Amino acid sequence: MISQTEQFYFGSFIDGKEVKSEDRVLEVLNPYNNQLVGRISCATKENAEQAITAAHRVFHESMKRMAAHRRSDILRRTADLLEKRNEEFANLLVQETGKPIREARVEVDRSIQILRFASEGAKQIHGEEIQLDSAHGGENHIAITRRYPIGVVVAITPFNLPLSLVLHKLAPAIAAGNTIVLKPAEKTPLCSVLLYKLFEEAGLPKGALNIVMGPGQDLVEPLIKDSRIKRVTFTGSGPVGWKLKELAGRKNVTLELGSNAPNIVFNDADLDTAAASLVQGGVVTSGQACISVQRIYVQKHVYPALLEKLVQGVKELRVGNPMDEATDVGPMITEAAAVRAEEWINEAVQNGAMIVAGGQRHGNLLEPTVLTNVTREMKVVCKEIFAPVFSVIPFDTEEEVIKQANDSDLGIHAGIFTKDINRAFRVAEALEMGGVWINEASIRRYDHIPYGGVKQSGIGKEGVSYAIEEMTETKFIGVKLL
Ligand SMILES: NC(=O)c1ccc[n+]([C@@H]2O[C@H](COP(=O)([O-])OP(=O)(O)OC[C@H]3O[C@@H](n4cnc5c(N)ncnc54)[C@H](O)[C@@H]3O)[C@@H](O)[C@H]2O)c1
Ligand SMILES: O=C[C@H](O)CS(=O)(=O)O
Repeated sequence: MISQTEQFYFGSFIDGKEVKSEDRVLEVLNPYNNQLVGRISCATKENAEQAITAAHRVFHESMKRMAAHRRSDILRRTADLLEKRNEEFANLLVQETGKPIREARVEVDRSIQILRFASEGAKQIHGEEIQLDSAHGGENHIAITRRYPIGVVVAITPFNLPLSLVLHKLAPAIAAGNTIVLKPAEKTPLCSVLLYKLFEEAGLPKGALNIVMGPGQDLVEPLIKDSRIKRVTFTGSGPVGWKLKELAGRKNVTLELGSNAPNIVFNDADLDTAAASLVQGGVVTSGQACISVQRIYVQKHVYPALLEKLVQGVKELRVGNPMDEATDVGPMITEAAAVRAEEWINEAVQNGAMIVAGGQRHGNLLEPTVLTNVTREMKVVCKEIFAPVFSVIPFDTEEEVIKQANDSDLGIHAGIFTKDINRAFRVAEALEMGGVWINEASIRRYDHIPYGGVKQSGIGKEGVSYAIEEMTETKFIGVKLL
């Protein structure tokens, strides 16, 4: 049990050994009070290459032949260990990210579920029988497909959910029988190390999981270009993700990027349900989630009533110390991130937007903010704000709101609030999104659903079984009966 935050000083983990040097050490600060949570020693390019070498060797020596029941056991044991130490992980999540403790517990619980889904998934990797006599001349042949692990997976992850989003990559990779080099976010890298230790205790072979620490830009060349890497799976911002895809050449790439989620409230919606769901959906992780509620389109008849409920809901939120059980909204990750969001709000106001709730910043803490009178060109609408900021926009018709919601080059999740199931399905089909919720806000995600963006928001799907599929490859095996 780790109780003293000062003892967190971690290096990289390569081939089962911790590698540290004093050449470049970064501090991990608590975003709420700027206190030191821990330090990391940054990996060199050579370390990254060593990590790939280890992952490549261990894949060929053991992982690719490890039986499904063993991979499944390792994942289940890791889930059990995490469950036993859930509060310790939740506390560290609060310290690294600034998210409220209740939210941190949810992230730990989701992480346990991800491991359990992967443990089950490891036993469900299968191909199919192909009916060869569907083709002329295929009589007297039998064919099957089988799925095989791909090899070394490089995973690069963001700061906002440093446990569950890391596990969305590690757990499916291990379930499939692959080996991994993980580069966690340098602002929130500590949970990854505690997790590494759980995998080790659960029996994962040394070198099957390697961690390289430090800013991604310093390690990008060895982590992306090496021909031994079979998939790069990245979660983070759009510009970085698309640049990595260019560098990755012919390698398979999964990109889970950002968005500016639209949520649509029709006249017949249950307004209390909608308002509660939207408020919560815009402030989780201080709005620093890729599917945070950002654009709220409200049909004109209910616009005043819904706006009032939103403002009321936002004003009731408790903003402050994330370790306080009553806190709903903690700080943003850095003061610079909060200042950037504040600048976007100010720019919108200068161009005619109105602040109807919040709007003030206190260091890293940005009050949840509701804006009206916004236009489509304002950054708060057309770009990913990644902060607890809502833009509320009136609309007349279904046709008009579909156009407005699709007027973006981003699209992961959307929410629709209506009691008319026919309309709900019509709109869900018309929205250019990776996923659509009906009577839930865009923020909702369960960890086994197919999850990923369209347009500039990404490529590929996560959600445990979908990620397992992307981390295996199909081989055809045919037989001519003699
Ligand atoms: N779609 C999703 O599932 C999802 C989930 C969480 C976050 N996100 C997105 O992530 C972004 C916020 O996270 P962030 O600030 O940590 O993102 P980021 O892109 O700055 O960093 C993500 C990771 O990439 C690394 N990195 C940064 N620059 C790099 C470079 N030039 N080359 C290689 N690696 C580099 C970082 O070290 C970090 O590990 C938001 O846009 C958010 O929407 C998306
Ligand atoms: O930041 C985006 C995340 O993918 C949201 S979630 O926590 O995984 O639902």
